[in-house]
Amino acid sequence: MLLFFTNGCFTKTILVTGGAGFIGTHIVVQLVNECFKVLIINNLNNSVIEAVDKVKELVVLELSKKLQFNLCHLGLYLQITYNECNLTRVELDFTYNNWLRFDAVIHFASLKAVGESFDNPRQYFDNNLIGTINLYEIMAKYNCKKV
Ligand SMILES: O=c1ccn([C@@H]2O[C@H](COP(=O)(O)OP(=O)(O)O[C@H]3O[C@H](CO)[C@H](O)[C@H](O)[C@H]3O)[C@@H](O)[C@H]2O)c(=O)[nH]1
Repeated sequence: MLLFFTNGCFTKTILVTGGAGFIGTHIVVQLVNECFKVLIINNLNNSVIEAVDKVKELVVLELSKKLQFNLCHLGLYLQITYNECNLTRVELDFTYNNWLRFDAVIHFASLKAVGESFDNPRQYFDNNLIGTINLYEIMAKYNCKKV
């Protein structure tokens, strides 16, 4: 751990998918307060951007600058919206902003309502299975092996 510690802070970046959700926000508070940079990607399905604003209020003010939110659909139609850019899954390239490089991933972005999954299995397949495969492909592209 000491290897990553400079100027009193960890220099590692953690990508938290679904970081605006109930579990994700709690984890993000902990990570930011422990000095990690945190990149959230979330499609705001059943969650709101205000949850991320609340996280920023809850963490140490100086450290809140280490948190970044990106609207992103990981599923079949992977799409990331950032500074008014819309990039399709094929074009997705985290390198357009070096800040978006990440060292490890915590993956919470999934649909999990049992009844809904029976009613619309294709949606669950697209979001949860394809979304996870897409995530692994992004990780492979950036040589990130920790999930
Ligand atoms: O393809 C997807 C699917 C989901 N998500 C996101 O992943 C997160 C998943 O979060 P959690 O598993 O922690 O669950 P939720 O926050 O969605 O919901 C939970 O917390 C809520 C309270 O905030 C309710 O109690 C709800 O019943 C309970 O499941 C959500 O932000 C959702 O928007 C994505 O980004 N991409």
